[in-house]
Amino acid sequence: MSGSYENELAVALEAVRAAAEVCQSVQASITPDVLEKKDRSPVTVADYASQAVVCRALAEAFPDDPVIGEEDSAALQQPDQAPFLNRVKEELGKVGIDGTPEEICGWIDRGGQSEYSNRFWTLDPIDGTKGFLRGEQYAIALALIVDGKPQLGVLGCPNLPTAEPWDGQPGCLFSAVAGEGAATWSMEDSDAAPVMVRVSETSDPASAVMCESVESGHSSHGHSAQLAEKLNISGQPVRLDSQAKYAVVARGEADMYLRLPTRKDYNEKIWDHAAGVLVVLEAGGTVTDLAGRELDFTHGRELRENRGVIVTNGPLHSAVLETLGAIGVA
Ligand SMILES: Nc1ncnc2c1ncn2[C@@H]1O[C@H](COP(=O)(O)OS(=O)(=O)O)[C@@H](OP(=O)(O)O)[C@H]1O
Ligand SMILES: [Mg+2]
Repeated sequence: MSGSYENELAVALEAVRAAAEVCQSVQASITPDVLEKKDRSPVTVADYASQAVVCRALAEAFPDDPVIGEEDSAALQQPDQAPFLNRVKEELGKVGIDGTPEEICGWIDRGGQSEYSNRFWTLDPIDGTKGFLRGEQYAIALALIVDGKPQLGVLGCPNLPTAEPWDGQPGCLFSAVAGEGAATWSMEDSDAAPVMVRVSETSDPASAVMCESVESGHSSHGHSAQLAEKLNISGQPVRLDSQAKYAVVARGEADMYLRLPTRKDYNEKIWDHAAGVLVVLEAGGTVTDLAGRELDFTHGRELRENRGVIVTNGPLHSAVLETLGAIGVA
């Protein structure tokens, strides 16, 4: 594939693939026992290792680019956390990355940028933590933002079933470069050619497929049910974790993804959206906040000038915004 950001795309895809491998290895070690005890350590090992993998690759290829990532190594550096850091080291070793504890913390902290700059990456090393723990959907999300706009986005979705033409193991990636469309890649077969993706053409709201968070604390299920009733949507919402929701809208399996605020004091984080937004936009869809404004990635770690996120195939967008207004959500 040739085009702008060709090198960035190749580096991002390879880094996300390697991070996905680490996450899959850790996820395989999560036992029901761990879940019952509500032990967060498996997810945390994977979060740190995934961030280390991606930030290390970015540091090598683009040493001047800052990274706004979700994690930092402060907790890992506590003296009593040495065994834990060692687990991160072990997981990295499984994908051929050897580092001292200092090096590993250094890679993780490459993601410690918080201020806005003209060119930076943003990374969610495991988006959909709860889905990861349940053995369901999660994503590794990486985006490059230039002059406030996502220019490149990669989503790794290790548990998302592939659509045609691959029908092997679940697991696919999505990529988008501004102005060049969006594509999906097989996770299992890194030599397989990418396939362009496109949003649906659904224009009748009544037949729309809606998707939303599994967690009712992340998006109001009550408000989406009210919207569905007003629009005569009879199908049940598809609930899945992480930016896999952006991916299913981008490939036309769902027609909308709604993120309706549950609290006044929560600002969305840029790493939860930047990559997914570009994948949907480049697949022909529309993304705004509840007021119909574009998402504003110029305020550091948070989308503090936006409220809610509304993602549609395009034709349905105005009906969704108007109806949310009519029921007092927008
Ligand atoms: N109150 C509130 N409102 C909105 N969003 C919130 C809230 N609290 C957390 N988060 C962020 O939601 C991210 C996970 O999003 P999802 O809803 O797609 O996944 S999940 O179904 O909850 O697993 C999750 O990302 P991860 O921490 O990477 O999983 C959080 O950044
Ligand atoms: Mg997240």
